[in-house]
Amino acid sequence: MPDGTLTVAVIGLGTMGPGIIATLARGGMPVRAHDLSPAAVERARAAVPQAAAVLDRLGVAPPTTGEGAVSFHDDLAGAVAGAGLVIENVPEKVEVKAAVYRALDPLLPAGTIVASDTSGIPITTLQGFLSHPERLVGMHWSNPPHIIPMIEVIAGEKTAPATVAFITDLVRSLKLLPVVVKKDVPGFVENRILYALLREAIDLVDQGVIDEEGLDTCVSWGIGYKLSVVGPMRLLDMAGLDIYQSVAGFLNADLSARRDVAGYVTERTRAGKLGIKSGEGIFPYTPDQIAALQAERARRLVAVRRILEGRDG
Ligand SMILES: NC(=O)C1=CN([C@@H]2O[C@H](COP(=O)(O)OP(=O)(O)OC[C@H]3O[C@@H](n4cnc5c(N)ncnc54)[C@H](O)[C@@H]3O)[C@@H](O)[C@H]2O)C=CC1
Ligand SMILES: Cc1ncc(C(=O)O)c(C(=O)O)c1O
Repeated sequence: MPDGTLTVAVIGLGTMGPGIIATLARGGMPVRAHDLSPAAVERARAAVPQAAAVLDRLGVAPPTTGEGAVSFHDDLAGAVAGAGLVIENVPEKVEVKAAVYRALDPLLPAGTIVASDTSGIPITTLQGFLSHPERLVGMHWSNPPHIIPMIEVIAGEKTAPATVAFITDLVRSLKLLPVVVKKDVPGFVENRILYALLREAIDLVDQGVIDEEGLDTCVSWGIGYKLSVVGPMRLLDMAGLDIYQSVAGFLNADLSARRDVAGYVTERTRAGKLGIKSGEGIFPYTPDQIAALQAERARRLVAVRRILEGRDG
């Protein structure tokens, strides 16, 4: 059972690392952070306190023992020394994660749990790279991880039930919402749903049915707004299953079923247009616009979460 004395190592400090570190430290845990890239470490040193400031606005208080200390380590061995939990947050490429697990394997103290924040690589695949696969579990946070309260917990074929319980207890101790995924399918649950939506969204823009601005307005103020209050299963009940039966009867066959990644995305990634991390993706961004977009996203998510939790409004 995790408690405030659990030390956590976070490996990979890109988009996800800093918010995860701030959340764990606010929960009272000492956090030891490591990234191969000195530039990523420097960005994380600035981003962790920014995420902590958002936790203040969310009203997340540390335990009576106080906030955990955050330390940065140049080497993997230094980062995992004394850790009871290692959270792996490196890029979504099997070969990159495999190299990290092979390097971690001889360094792990007996009993240390390893959690992967993979977006959808089956945990069973990753278990092949560790000599104690029973201690590896999926812990899939959502971006921005210090604000989105739901965390998927995924067992691979060899994950011990005690490992799943350790992570679900930890998530609950942070007053967040663990969702245990019952089968280790690619993409788990959240990203199977998100990527079904994204495939259709990209296809609609690519076909000229709607432009990018219109697509974002339609989804954010239509289904996005609604789904934050009523999940898909209850939404079906409120719309009427007979309506779904009729519409799905002609619509499902017309929806995008493409199996590859659309050229709309591939052409941009090949050109280095990766989104805010490279200054341009679907839209171009100046540094000021990136800062404003991130601040506005945090402001709105905090406001909505407080209302949905019944704390404001
Ligand atoms: N970006 C997102 O919205 C989300 C991403 N994820 C998942 O979380 C993981 C990390 O994603 P991001 O933070 O977006 O990636 P990122 O590319 O922003 O950051 C990854 C970091 O890992 C570092 N790294 C690479 N190899 C390393 C190694 N051998 N040792 C230590 N550090 C190393 C890189 O220097 C980089 O700073 C991925 O598996 C991703 O699929 C999960 C939820 C949301
Ligand atoms: C595009 C995209 N892909 C993966 C994820 C994830 O949850 O792993 C996210 C996210 O928002 O968290 C995402 O936006």
